[in-house]
Amino acid sequence: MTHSFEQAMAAFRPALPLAVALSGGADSSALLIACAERWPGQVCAIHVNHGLQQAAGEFEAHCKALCQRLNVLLAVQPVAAGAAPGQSPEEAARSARYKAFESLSLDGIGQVAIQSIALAQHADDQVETLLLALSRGAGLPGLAAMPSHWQRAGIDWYRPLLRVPGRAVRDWLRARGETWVEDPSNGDLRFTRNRIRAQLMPVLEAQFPAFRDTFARSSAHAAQAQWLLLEVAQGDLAAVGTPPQIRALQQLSAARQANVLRHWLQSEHGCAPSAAQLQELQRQIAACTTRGHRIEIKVGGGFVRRSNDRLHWYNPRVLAP
Ligand SMILES: Nc1ncnc2c1ncn2[C@@H]1O[C@H](COP(=O)(O)OP(=O)(O)OP(=O)(O)O)[C@@H](O)[C@H]1O
Repeated sequence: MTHSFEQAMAAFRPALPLAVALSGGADSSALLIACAERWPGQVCAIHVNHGLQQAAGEFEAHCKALCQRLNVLLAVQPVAAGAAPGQSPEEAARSARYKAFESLSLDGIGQVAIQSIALAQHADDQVETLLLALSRGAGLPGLAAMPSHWQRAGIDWYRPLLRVPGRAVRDWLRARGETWVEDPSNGDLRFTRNRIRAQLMPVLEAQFPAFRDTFARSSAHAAQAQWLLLEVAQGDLAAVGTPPQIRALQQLSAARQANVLRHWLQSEHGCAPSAAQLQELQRQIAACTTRGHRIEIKVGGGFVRRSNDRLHWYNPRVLAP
C-alpha cells in the first residue's frame, strides 16, 4: 500500500537527535519541515554543495533560509568530487555526499551528537531504482532496491518516504504554501533515470495503476531473500575461514560456494565479482586437485590466487614497491 505523507511521518520513529539530508529540493524540504515540527530542538540538517550546477548557490540559499525559519541547525559542506575511472559525475557526487554525511554526523553538528540521518527518497525513486537495476540485469541486491533503514558506522540511516508517491510529497508542500528549488537537470532526457520518470512511469501507471505497491512488494521479497543469503554466507565464511580454505570451499554446493565467494570478496576486499568471474573461479577451484595446482583470476582491480591451501586476493597496486 502506498502511504500518504502524513501516514509515513506518523510511522517514522527515528533515533534522536536526527539529521535530515537537505538538498533543497521538494522531498527533503518536506521531510525537514515535518521532522522539525515533530521533534523541535532535536533535528539538524546537512546540505552538501557539490558546486556542480549553476543552481548550486540557489539550493544552498534555500536550505539556509528554510533552516533559519524552522530554527534548525544547518551544516553546509562544500564537496569537490573527482570521478574515479568508470564512475559517472553523478555517482562520484553521490559517493562524496554519503562520505560527507557520515563524517559530519560522526563529528556532530554544532554541539549535537547525531544518532540518525534521514534521506528523502520516495516511492517513485524506489521504482526508478528497481527499473534501472532490472535494465542492468541486477541480482538480488539490486532488485531489493533501496532499504528503508540500515545501520552504518554507529548511525541509523532512514528513508521514511519510500512508500509515499512523489506527487503526494509535493501536494503536501503546496497545501502549506511551501517552496523548494527545482533541479533543472531533472528534465534532462539524456539521463536514463529522467527518461524512466518522464516516459516509462506514465505508461506503467496506465497499465498497472498499483505498480508502485506491487513493485515495492517485489523489492521487499528480494530484500528478505538477500538477508537470508547474507546469513548463509556469513555462516559459510566462518566455516571456510578467512582467507578461505580451498578444501573447505570444495565441500560446499556450487550455489553456496558462489554465495560465500561473493560475500568474501565484497566484505573483505570491497570488490563485486561478475557472474562470469565467479563461474571461472569456481571452475578453477573444482579443478584444483593437486598441491601445485595454480588458481588465478582477475577480480576488481586485483587477483584471486592460490597460496598454499587458501585463496587470497591481491591488489597489485598495494603490493608494488
Ligand atoms: N546536495 C545534497 N545535500 C544534502 N542531501 C542531499 C543532497 N542531494 C541529495 N540529498 C539527499 O539524498 C536524497 C536523494 O537524493 P536525490 O538526488 O535522489 O533526490 P533529490 O531529487 O535531490 O531529492 P529532493 O527532492 O529532496 O531534493 C534527497 O532526498 C536528500 O535527502
